[in-house]
Amino acid sequence: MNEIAQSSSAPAPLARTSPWRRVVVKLSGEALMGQGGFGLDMPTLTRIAADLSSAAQLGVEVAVVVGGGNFFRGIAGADKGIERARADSIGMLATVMNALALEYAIEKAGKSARALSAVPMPSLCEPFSRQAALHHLGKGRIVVLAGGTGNPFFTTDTGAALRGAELSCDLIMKATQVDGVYSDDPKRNPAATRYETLTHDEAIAKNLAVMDTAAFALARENRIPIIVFSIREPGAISAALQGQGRFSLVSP
Ligand SMILES: Nc1ncnc2c1ncn2[C@@H]1O[C@H](COP(=O)(O)OP(=O)(O)OP(=O)(O)O)[C@@H](O)[C@H]1O
Ligand SMILES: O=c1ccn([C@@H]2O[C@H](COP(=O)(O)O)[C@@H](O)[C@H]2O)c(=O)[nH]1
Repeated sequence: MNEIAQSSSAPAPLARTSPWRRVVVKLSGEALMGQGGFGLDMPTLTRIAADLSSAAQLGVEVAVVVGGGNFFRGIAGADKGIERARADSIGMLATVMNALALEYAIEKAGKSARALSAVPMPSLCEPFSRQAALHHLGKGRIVVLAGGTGNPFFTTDTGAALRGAELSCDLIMKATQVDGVYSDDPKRNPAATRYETLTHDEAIAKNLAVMDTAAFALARENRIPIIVFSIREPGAISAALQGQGRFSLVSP
């Protein structure tokens, strides 16, 4: 039983219809920009917020680590001549914008949510701490985690693996633009083939770049499985939580 389930102030848990108890969803920033190519697309944000809300209704505790690629990536800033550490600071701020928007959209969908930032900015949202995140999860709130790891030279994929381990999540859900892990980037190589299942070791050894190596390694070390699926399909998160829809499973 987890720390929260033992707490006397925790609400009675919903009857769980998913095998997973607590998950971390890595939501790509690009997933929030819809067809627009930049920033936030409100219908897309609303659809994803509704899906997260339905996922939590399955009785699963849901933490979301949100990316920033719809606004800014540090590596692109560095390519334009901004010092990498500074460019990554800008990237982390991009994830905070997404987290604030997502928190708002989830609450609008009728589910309680809290944004917590690894980069403290207390006038905008709570700073991240493990205790605060577990507290909110135990109250049945969706926790939206901003700022990745809070350090430059990392990504939000690694942030998701880190929070997954720290919050004792039993699954990492990589919600992205493609429907699984492929032998090569399917956007660049149409001949790439899709894996139904693979191990963390294979993903690392074959350099399968759907997530970065640090994220795969952290998940492997902590024996946390990862499912990779397309967030473009409505209801994809709830479906994947119930073992439905199309996804690749990365497991030890
Ligand atoms: N072997 C592979 N299998 C599947 N996808 C791959 C692979 N190699 C590279 N990719 C690419 O990785 C992308 C997944 O990364 P994603 O778009 O989620 O970016 P991110 O950096 O995590 O998020 P953000 O959009 O916030 O920057 C896919 O859209 C796909 O094009
Ligand atoms: O731990 C982290 C996480 C992210 N960043 C910076 O933010 C951007 C956006 O994150 P994505 O994972 O690319 O969506 C990233 O490119 C980094 O610049 C960071 O510095 N540290």
